[in-house]
This record gives sequence, structure tokens and C-alpha cells, in this order.
Amino acid sequence: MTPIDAEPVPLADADLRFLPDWLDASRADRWLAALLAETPWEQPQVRLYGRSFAVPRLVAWYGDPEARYRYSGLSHEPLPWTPLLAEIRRAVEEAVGQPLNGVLLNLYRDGRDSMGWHSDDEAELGRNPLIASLSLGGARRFDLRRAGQGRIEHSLWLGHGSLLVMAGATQHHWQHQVAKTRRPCAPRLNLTFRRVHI
Ligand SMILES: O=C(O)CCC(=O)C(=O)O
Ligand SMILES: [Fe+2]
Repeated sequence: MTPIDAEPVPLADADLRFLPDWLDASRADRWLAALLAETPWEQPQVRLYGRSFAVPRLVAWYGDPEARYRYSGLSHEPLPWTPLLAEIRRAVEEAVGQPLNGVLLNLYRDGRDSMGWHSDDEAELGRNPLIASLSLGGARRFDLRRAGQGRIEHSLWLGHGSLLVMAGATQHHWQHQVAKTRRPCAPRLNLTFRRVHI
């Protein structure tokens, strides 16, 4: 089953499709172990109110040479695709039926690592970006709220081997986060495949 056929998440003004068991466990285990071993993680600093903070997670950006991308207020040159990331990209492209030229890897080492509220609405992603998010490792809760509103309207548990596809107008109307948690949780590696317009 491709995400196009997957059960849509019932949220107005959004196009979200979720496949909790996209990958079989053995492939998910293999990909997680290999990515943990091979990724040159960085922890970028962001400036906020004149002070510098380390983002609360580790990141790496891979892509085609022209796929420069801004995150955490910084512009990043992509690392070249590794054989494994090229294999994962092919599988994700086949599932979503679209070419994708970059991937942001986020490593949440434990429940203290997080990603604050945001929309993936950078200009270089185009008007209605498709973002395919593959999760490996410990499950974390992914929350959605209307842009600028306080109330969480929907949450999904993004577990090992799951694929969440955000498309259409989702990023115009909705923000998402991965909140910190006190619950013990295993390291989680999330890959968001994107198409950077050049
Ligand atoms: O870790 C996640 O599930 C979310 C990642 C995310 O929102 C992003 O990379 O833009
Ligand atoms: Fe995001």
C-alpha cells in the first residue's frame, strides 16, 4: 500500500497520510543501526534574543548538490547521498510517487530532545510542499495545532518504521511539534524527505 492509499488523518485543511507499519521490523532495525553508526551528527547553535542556544537534538542534512537548505536559521550545504540513504530515498519516492532531493535527519537522543512548534513553510520548499517523514527507533508523540493557536488538535505516535506524509495545504494551516517528555524513551531517528526547489 502506498501513502496515497493510506488512511488519511481526519484533519480539516490538511493532507496527512499515515502508515504506522510502512517498514517491516527487520528492515527498520537494519536502517536504524546503520544510520546511527554512519551519520556525522551536528548540534547547530541558534541565536534567539541575542543569545546563542544549541538546538535540543542532533541533525544532519543530505541531498543533491544544489539542494541547499535553511534550518535553525542557518543555510546548510548538503552532504552527498550515502548508498544507504540513496536506497531509503528510492523506497520513499516510490511510496509517494514524487522525486525528493534532500533529507533532514533528526536524532532525539532521549525525552529531553525535542522539536518546537513550526510549519515546514520555507520558500525553497515551494507552495504546497510534500514532506515524507520516516521514523525509526523509540516512538514519540507528534502533535498538530492550528497555526498560531494553543490547543493540540491531533496527535500521532510515530513508531519504528512508520511513514507520515504531509502534503497539500497542511503547512499553511497547521504547525507540528515533538515535545519533550519525562517518559523514558529510546533514541529516535527521524528522516524528513523533502523537495528543495532550485
Ligand atoms: O521528528 C519529527 O517527527 C518531526 C521532524 C520535523 O518536523 C522536521 O524535521 O521538520
Ligand atoms: Fe517539521
